[in-house]
Amino acid sequence: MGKDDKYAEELEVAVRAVHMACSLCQRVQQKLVSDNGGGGHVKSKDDDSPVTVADWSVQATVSLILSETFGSENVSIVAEEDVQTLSKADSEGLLAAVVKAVNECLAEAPKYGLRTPDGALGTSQILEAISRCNSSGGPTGRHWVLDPVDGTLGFVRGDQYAIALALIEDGKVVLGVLGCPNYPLKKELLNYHHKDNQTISTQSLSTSEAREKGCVMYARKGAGEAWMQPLIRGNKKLEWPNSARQIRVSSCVDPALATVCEPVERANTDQSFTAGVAQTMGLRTEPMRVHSMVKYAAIACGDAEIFMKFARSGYKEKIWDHAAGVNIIEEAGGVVTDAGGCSLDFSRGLYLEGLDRGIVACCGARLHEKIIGAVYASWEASTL
Ligand SMILES: Nc1ncnc2c1ncn2[C@@H]1O[C@H](COP(=O)(O)OS(=O)(=O)O)[C@@H](OP(=O)(O)O)[C@H]1O
Ligand SMILES: [Mg+2]
Ligand SMILES: [Mg+2]
Ligand SMILES: [Mg+2]
Repeated sequence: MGKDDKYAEELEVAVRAVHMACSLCQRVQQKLVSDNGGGGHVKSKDDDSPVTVADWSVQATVSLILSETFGSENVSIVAEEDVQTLSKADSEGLLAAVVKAVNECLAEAPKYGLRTPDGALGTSQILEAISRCNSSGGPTGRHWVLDPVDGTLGFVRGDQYAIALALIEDGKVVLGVLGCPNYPLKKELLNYHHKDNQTISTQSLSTSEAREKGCVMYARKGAGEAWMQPLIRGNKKLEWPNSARQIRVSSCVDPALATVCEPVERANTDQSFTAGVAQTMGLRTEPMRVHSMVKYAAIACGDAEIFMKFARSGYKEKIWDHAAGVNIIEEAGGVVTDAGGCSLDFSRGLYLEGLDRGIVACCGARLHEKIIGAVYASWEASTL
């Protein structure tokens, strides 16, 4: 394999696995939304954040595919979920739902050019696949980084969420893949509040808008390109790489015209601080509030210009919430740093250790510099 083919096999498998995960999530989300709560299959974690059948099922599926392809002894995976809640005595129904979702998903593997396991997998194999994703990453070697469902709250609300898979080698993100099953045709439909206020429900969308939503974005470090594939529907097979189209960040340099996105939940970011930054910069558009790493996707493909997240002090950002998105934005021509202008450090284990205050992602260096300046000014003012 030549230099340009580096990680070609890893990327191909990762993209296929994420397509499968998107299909799994779509099935589970449909059931959840139509059941109005999903028959108790939404659980709360210790920090009160939700976790669902989809989170565990995607983690198991991706873990199984990577192990099958590269050999489980060669695969190190850092991922969000563990089996604690699933293994509790009262979780039988939940566990059965996970086993069913994983087997249904794996049965579709040939459609994605991957192998189906011989026979259905049992509970213990699936629990084992989930628990195997217990690596803590670090500065050396290869580590896959997986957020099986990012924005689980958005997922449960029937809104935006993402499946995020990245590969880190010697502390650097070398591959990023983001599945965004509800990514809309029109960028206006990304906004959570837009949906709230103007009651754009799936039913009110035209058929083509509903049918054509969803994509997988991916990039490889140093390639200087990022790509987007539509999700596959019906019995079509995944074409590779012909159906992909190249994506590029917005060329906007004027803050007055820029759209900024941020988390939906006030608990996850300081929305008043970012409103101050936006005002300092002369931003005129309302912030677009979107669940999950779909925010990174929106910057990468030019649907928004800026993403800011300033979590409360003491909160440590996890690598799986950012790795894939950062890689895709950078290869699509954008810039991602902390509030001090330094690159994010994926080499120090589960967390983005040393992160200066918050995250600032932007479509280009000139606009990014202006934001960092505005953050600096607003920070000084807010701590006076
Ligand atoms: N307190 C707090 N502060 C900051 N960040 C937190 C916090 N709690 C959770 N998280 C992480 O945020 C992930 C979801 O981020 P979002 O940008 O999608 O947030 S939001 O739902 O739009 O508000 C979410 O990822 P998932 O758990 O994969 O959904 C969390 O990792
Ligand atoms: Mg997450
Ligand atoms: Mg998650
Ligand atoms: Mg979570």
